[in-house]
Amino acid sequence: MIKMQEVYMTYPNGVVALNGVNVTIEQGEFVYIVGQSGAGKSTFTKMLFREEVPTKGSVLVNNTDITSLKWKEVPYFRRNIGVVYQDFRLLPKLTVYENIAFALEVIEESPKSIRKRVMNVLDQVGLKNKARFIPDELSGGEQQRVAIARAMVNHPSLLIADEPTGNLDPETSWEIMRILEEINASGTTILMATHSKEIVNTIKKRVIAMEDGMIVRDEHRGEYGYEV
Ligand SMILES: Nc1ncnc2c1ncn2[C@@H]1O[C@H](COP(=O)(O)OP(=O)(O)OP(=O)(O)O)[C@@H](O)[C@H]1O
Repeated sequence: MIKMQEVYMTYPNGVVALNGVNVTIEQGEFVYIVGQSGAGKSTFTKMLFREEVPTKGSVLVNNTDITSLKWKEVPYFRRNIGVVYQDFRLLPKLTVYENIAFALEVIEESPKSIRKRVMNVLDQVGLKNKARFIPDELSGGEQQRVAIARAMVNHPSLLIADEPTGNLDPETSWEIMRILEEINASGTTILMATHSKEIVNTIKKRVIAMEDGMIVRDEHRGEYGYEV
């Protein structure tokens, strides 16, 4: 469960990116975050995996106020959160397999268990046959599927997707959405910042709309609500 209470975020340059955010998201929800460029969507998501610390307010993730975590506690906390980005952020010199295994090797898993878990998660995103490829040898949609596999390999309770379809053509975007829906169906909370009116209006979910660092709308099975 996620609970933000009176969250404010002012960046060091004086920009107020969050201006009093209050929200509760239950385990297993699928939530779109919408709003114009600069509204605070990315900053909102960054609060949830301690990429940024709010200037004021509390951010509860599974009953822990993560604003007060010590730096050495942050990596352990982040194992329970997967993050995917618009630009995939795979390591270019590593194979698909290595990109995903990397997330496990750093937490000292045995080689046998790493192999099993990596192949399982690659199977889940339909890319078992591309395990030895490097990112450059894959399409954008395939790279995003690898990024999703990497984010999911630790079985996090929350998956944050910051414009996951932003660099993909419409057909590939629907494929990615199908995978995200499957992940959500197995109980993972999904928080997806997006500019895609078509996706939001077609695959109906909870919609949180932000403007000027504030939540201005929060609807179950909501609409995108902005002209694009
Ligand atoms: N690291 C930073 N330092 C200073 N200002 C920042 C930083 N990151 C974001 N901002 C500012 O905070 C505001 C909110 O940015 P944020 O990236 O959260 O918006 P967004 O809704 O995700 O936008 P987009 O849709 O373009 O990704 C913007 O005015 C932005 O310029």
